[in-house]
Amino acid sequence: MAKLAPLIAPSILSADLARLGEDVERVLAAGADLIHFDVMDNHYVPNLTFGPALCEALRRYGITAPIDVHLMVEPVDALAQAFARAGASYITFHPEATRHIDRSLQAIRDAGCKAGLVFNPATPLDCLKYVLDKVDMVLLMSVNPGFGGQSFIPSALDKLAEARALIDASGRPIRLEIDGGVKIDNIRAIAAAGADTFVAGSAIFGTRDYAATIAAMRAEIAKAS
Ligand SMILES: O=C(CO)[C@@H](O)[C@H](O)COP(=O)(O)O
Ligand SMILES: [Fe+2]
Repeated sequence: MAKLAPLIAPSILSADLARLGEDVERVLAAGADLIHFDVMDNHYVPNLTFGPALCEALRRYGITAPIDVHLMVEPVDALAQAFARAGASYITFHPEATRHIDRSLQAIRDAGCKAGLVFNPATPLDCLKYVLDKVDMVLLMSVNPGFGGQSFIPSALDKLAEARALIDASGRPIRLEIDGGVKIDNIRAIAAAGADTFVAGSAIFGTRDYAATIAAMRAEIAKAS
């Protein structure tokens, strides 16, 4: 199966939270493809962010782009269902945060969303091979989860190649997303290692000209192929 078209997913963790609707509209107008929505519970990770009410508010505000909900919560299932009702498009969770990985994935898909698993930098991909028929996205963390603005952990490049091989062997259109420390100056190597979906928080929202930053990222990604 041919590699999927690259998608840029700005993380709203670094957006102007007091003007979130406007900032999300701006970044979409600047060329972003999906909105990465980081959900932290101060339990699975040592930080606290957004719940389903904010996702629903973005939909009510008029955001129609796909919303990519990254759950950093434990347990997973009830919140996943609440985000499905709130208008999420993708819902990904960390496998160690649920007792029944297969059941949690299936429940997200039954609720009409695309489902995915997220792997921390030092978490092996072991369980992935058993659920390749039930995932629409594999998200590799290239920082330890909990905060924006951290540096990319280089070992994520080898892990991307490992995940890419598993996905290609599955023959299914599974997205391979990378999250953490993605910048203009490393995105080419990240794309070459196999990623097709690129989360970037501080690298986009920390710049004045979102369109120029996203265009520069796309140009670097194109050089990788
Ligand atoms: O999930 C997380 C952090 O836990 C990420 O989505 C960050 O929000 C990415 O931020 P940058 O590293 O791109 O600034
Ligand atoms: Fe994230």
